[in-house]
Amino acid sequence: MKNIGLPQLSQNRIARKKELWSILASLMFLYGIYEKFVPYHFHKLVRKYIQKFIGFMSPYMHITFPESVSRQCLQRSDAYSCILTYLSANSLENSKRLKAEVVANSQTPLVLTMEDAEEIEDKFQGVKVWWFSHNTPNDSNDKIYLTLTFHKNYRELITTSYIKHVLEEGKAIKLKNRKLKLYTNNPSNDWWKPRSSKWSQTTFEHPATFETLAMDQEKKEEIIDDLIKFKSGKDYYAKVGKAWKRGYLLYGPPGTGKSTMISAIANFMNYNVYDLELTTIKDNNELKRLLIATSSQSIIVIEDIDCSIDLTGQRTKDEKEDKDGNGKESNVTLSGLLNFIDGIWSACGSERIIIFTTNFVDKLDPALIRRGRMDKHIEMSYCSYQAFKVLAKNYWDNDSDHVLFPIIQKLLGEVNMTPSDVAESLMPKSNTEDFEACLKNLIQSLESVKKKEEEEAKKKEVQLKAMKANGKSAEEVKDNGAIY
Ligand SMILES: Nc1ncnc2c1ncn2[C@@H]1O[C@H](COP(=O)(O)OP(=O)(O)OP(=O)(O)O)[C@@H](O)[C@H]1O
Ligand SMILES: [Mg+2]
Repeated sequence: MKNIGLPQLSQNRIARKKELWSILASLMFLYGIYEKFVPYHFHKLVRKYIQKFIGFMSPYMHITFPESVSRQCLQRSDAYSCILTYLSANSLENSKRLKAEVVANSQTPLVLTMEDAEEIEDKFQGVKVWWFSHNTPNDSNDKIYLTLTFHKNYRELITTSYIKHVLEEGKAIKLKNRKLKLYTNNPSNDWWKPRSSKWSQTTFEHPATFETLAMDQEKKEEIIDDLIKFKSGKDYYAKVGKAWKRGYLLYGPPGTGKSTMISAIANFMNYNVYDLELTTIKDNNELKRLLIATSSQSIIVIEDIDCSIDLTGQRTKDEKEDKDGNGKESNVTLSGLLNFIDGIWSACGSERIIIFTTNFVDKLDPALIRRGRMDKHIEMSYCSYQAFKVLAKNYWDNDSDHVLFPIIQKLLGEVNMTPSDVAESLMPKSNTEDFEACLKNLIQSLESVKKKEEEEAKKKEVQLKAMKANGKSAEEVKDNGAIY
């Protein structure tokens, strides 16, 4: 049997190809005429209607995210960088063309992101979406955009849930990767100098964590729970109509770990720290400006609050100038500070923790530390046996009990020693000193403190007895005893 099918088929194909080429040639000819004879301003209009037509016919929708916030502003938009971070972390496996970016203040300085004109596929609750990075050459600003494409049927899911998910996850990744910063306020005279700002910054690299913080486990867990609740409390704070911030008052003798606790909180929350030196601030207005210049997700710290401000809030400026002689003292008032905490000025930025530290909690004005302003009062006290065990783990990696531990436990119950002093004894002073030698050092210093305290108590008793014998009243004896 003769096979005439194949040659016939290829002849048909050639004929169709010829047809196609002639259509293409005609189209190009027409396009040439269109380009030459149709005025340029009509081109834009035609393009717009073609796009409209395609949009009408296509089952897909597009949402565009520009890279920069506005035409004038070169700063990258938050949404754009959150999306890019999200895509870099989640959907780059299938991408063949990547762009390397050096990101300042990130723990991973070299970040791989999607290259221009690259498409990335992502999936959300089983729905496929596509991200496309491109710039628009027709735009005079040559702006870069990210376009999200998805099927019209999933409009609700994508515009409400997916975009929120991408932005939140991108933000969380950025936060996790960022290097923390420590800010200190500049004197206001320097604020207006060129390239100067209200806050100086440096990288915050304190290694303290809650794990290494020596304090009772129960108390530690209570603080951690409080912080976790605060961090996830955005909706709750909005619901009850409160600014999203929390105040902590850390009080206790020197060397009990107040500053260490601040570092542990910063590392735990991944928040920047603003160390506010009140004595360099001239007045409430400056305080307000400094606060406005702080960013969200940060801790604002005022150390030794009792030494930083006139807490009576009663003295007038003149009285103060007379007393200080030069009138250069800070005029930040108690009410200024109260406004600062209450959030009148801080309403523009949320998610902040305010921490005050003091050695003398009794000296503070009750208005300053009432609940609602300083929501949580945390006492940092002398070293307990539990706290000692944390320090033993920090300094010697020691998890197990030691024969000398019961002696130390007993002495710590009798003597007040700060974690800072205990830590000093536990630190080896030479290469030959081992754990046991350090424990013996600690016992020795605990015993010598105990001896000193006993001697002082005895001395006091003798003096009181002598006063009583000299006919002093019980009140006078008590008063004199208190001097000691
Ligand atoms: N609770 C603690 N846990 C771990 N280390 C501590 C603790 N308390 C003190 N230290 C150690 O002692 C040093 C001094 O502690 P820190 O500066 O935190 O004390 P402070 O309470 O802020 O003192 P001050 O009231 O004088 O400012 C720290 O560098 C740390 O090594
Ligand atoms: Mg301190």
